[in-house]
Amino acid sequence: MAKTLPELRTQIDALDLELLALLNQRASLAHEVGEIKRADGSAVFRPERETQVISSLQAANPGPLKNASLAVIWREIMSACRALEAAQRVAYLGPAGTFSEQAALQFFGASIERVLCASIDEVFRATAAGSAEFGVVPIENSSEGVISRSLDLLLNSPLHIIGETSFLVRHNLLRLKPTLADIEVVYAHPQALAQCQDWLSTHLPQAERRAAASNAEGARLAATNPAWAAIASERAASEFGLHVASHAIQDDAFNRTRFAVVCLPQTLAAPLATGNDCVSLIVSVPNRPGAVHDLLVPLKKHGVSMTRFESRPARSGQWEYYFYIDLQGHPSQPHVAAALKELQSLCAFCKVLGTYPVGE
Ligand SMILES: O=C(O)C(=O)C[C@]1(C(=O)O)C=C[C@@H](O)C=C1
Repeated sequence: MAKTLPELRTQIDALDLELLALLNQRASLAHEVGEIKRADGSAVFRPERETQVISSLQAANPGPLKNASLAVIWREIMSACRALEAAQRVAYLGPAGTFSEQAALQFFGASIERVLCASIDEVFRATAAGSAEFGVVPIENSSEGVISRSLDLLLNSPLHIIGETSFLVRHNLLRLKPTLADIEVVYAHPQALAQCQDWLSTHLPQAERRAAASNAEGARLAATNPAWAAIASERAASEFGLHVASHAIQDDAFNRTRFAVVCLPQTLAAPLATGNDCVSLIVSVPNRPGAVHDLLVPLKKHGVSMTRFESRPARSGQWEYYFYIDLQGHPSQPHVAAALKELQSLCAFCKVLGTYPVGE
């Protein structure tokens, strides 16, 4: 005979108590790991270990829990365990409710100390100065291209990339009223205004578009005037007490933004290989015919895939460029090491930005 609701809930309560005991046992072990790390001065956060923990559990998962749910649950379990070892301060573009915050929480879990910054420049500064151990910055958007400020700052920064994370970005029109009537101004970060320009032209052709330092800052402003609206996340709507007057207004339904996680090399050295890794580089080549083509030869020769190739002006006034390249693999693999060595010998400039596990 099928169990009754009270019977099922009694069983769930009993299992929750077992889970609680097990989670606390796990937390105690992590605490002991933390003591060892404190004694030998090594880093608390080990992204490759966390990736390995989640992949092993996913491989062993009999269901019905989905692998994606399992990843979310263990991200939070490890975040809480990590916080018992030592608080991890993470800097990102604030205020609360930004997509950068969503990225930081998706990557590190919620048990972090949040260091909210007023600009991407400040995220780099806070992380380089040690006010935060890690920084999270947007790198590229699938509909608008690269976030040039982040790429330019990576060029001269002492920080390196130790991880990445991405998600589908859904923009919403937020305001104090639930309708689209009588909107005079729409605030948003310039990237968000660009990602919603068709929708704005169709639905709010009269409204003035004003740039805000972040979407959440735009939402904060929209909460001060009923004739103002903002483009931001649903998180920002609840943060600032706004209605979602229109959902998912981005022009591209698959609008995805990718974020890099950066830190000083002394905070965390390059993560060890996980089997699904990436190397990010900035290179420039001598200004002569075929130089860019020559760059690709060592990659082809050693069978290394390039997953990204972007250019940024070198600002020398000479039509010279920096190329931002992502390679598949880890420098501990001989074919990747050989390709990197040959590539470096061809470049006028080469900076390895980081080696890290490929993110979500
Ligand atoms: O294995 C470790 O090094 C731990 O500190 C434990 C643990 C975990 O909770 O599993 C926590 C933090 C690290 O980032 C990796 C894993």
